[in-house]
Amino acid sequence: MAGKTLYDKIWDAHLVAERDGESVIYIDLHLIHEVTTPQAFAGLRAAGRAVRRPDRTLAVADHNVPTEGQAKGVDAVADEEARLQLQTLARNVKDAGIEFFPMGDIRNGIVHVVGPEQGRTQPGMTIVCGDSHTSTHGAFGALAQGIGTSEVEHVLATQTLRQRKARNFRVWIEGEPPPGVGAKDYALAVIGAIGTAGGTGYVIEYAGDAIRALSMEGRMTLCNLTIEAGARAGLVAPDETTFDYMRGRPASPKGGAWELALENWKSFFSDPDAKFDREIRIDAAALIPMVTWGTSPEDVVRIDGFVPDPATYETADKRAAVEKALAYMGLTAGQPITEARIDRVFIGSCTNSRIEDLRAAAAIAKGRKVASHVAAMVVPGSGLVKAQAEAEGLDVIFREAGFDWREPGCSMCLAMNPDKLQPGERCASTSNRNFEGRQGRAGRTHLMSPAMAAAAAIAGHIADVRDLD
Ligand SMILES: CC(C)[C@H](C(=O)O)[C@@H](O)C(=O)O
Ligand code: SF4
Repeated sequence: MAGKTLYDKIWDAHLVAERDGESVIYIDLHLIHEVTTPQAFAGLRAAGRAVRRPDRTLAVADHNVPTEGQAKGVDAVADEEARLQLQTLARNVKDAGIEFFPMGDIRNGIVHVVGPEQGRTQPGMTIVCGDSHTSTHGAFGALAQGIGTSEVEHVLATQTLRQRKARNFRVWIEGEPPPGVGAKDYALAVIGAIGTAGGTGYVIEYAGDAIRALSMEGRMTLCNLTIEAGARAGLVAPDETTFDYMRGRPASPKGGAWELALENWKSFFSDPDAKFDREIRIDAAALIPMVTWGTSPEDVVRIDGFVPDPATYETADKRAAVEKALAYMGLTAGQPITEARIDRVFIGSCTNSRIEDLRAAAAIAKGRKVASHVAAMVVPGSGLVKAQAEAEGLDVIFREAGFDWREPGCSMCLAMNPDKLQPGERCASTSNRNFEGRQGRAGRTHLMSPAMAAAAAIAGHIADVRDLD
């Protein structure tokens, strides 16, 4: 019998029932936030059901929260819909006895930053959240999937999820990356290579020495963006880097339980003879920093590259799509991407708001100044990341350089709170989506790494971080 992949192993360990190809799997951890849960709780209540495992559920407030004045509390949130969602979540979790880090609590932050930080996210687990970027948690070798609101209700009620098993896809990333290249560039390179539908129907496991060399923060960035390649989840097998990160977290196993957990976690890897349905290889040594030029995460270009010319595409559909994207983005075919002058910079989001991301951006910002026409902001992923950054003096570096230093939340990753682009504004952003209107109506988003976003802030246009003097 052929060996098993990491995905197969986690799947098999959680399989409750199977019929006609459809399965029921047990869910170890259910993360919830204010946007995708009100209807689910209302549905439960209407059906007279209780939350099955409040102890395996954790709630945060992240999408709607303002990134200034959080100490004033939820009742002071200006937007009525946001305020109502935040108040509803607080009531629902209280009624159900679910642990909740409300806005202003130092442990609160973006759900995909908080789960790992608290040690709630653990290797070998099944994790769900009514949020597409749940794939982030795959960095720990957990099967972590985004689910819809009706599935949120199903998980709240039963602690299980119904689904069909996906296929196995392995992405090898090998070689020594050049300076300035990291996890965000790997992710953009993968999406650029396979497209936003390239991962459809698959769970992607990342393997290779360049993956082994990544920190947990880097692995989270990569798994976070896996959803933008269309895959159901991303995975990295746990190793010493993972275990080091887990050690001593509030919810990590302690004492004898730690040894037992370690032994279990170490069994989660793909067997050498496991069969993958698809595999690709990326040479990390051949990469340079990557940015997006268009309105899809697959619209990727090397920083020494040019805005594409619609005429060079094969199909009429594609030519029309590229023309539309260029018009929306206010770019001209054939111009160097570094000519794009920016108005705003956003360093944050569940892709890149962890301590290592902030350190990378601060290393570039240090002793330099944000260009006078640029408004730049740094939004830590959680209160604990913010506190850590402040303990390291990163806030001072950012402020002295002219960045705004904010309180945690999803912020300008999506236009669901006061942090938004104005129509026509161009933003260098460390987030994960560049769709039309994503950061505000008619706003223009270029995705890139924290170091590259900081470099753009200083240069005032999209810039190669390696060229800064
Ligand atoms: C609001 C939420 C449902 C949404 C998601 O699922 O991804 C958001 O987090 C996003 O990034 O667009
Ligand atoms: S930071 Fe952005 S991508 Fe992440 S959960 Fe929030 S809105 Fe979604």
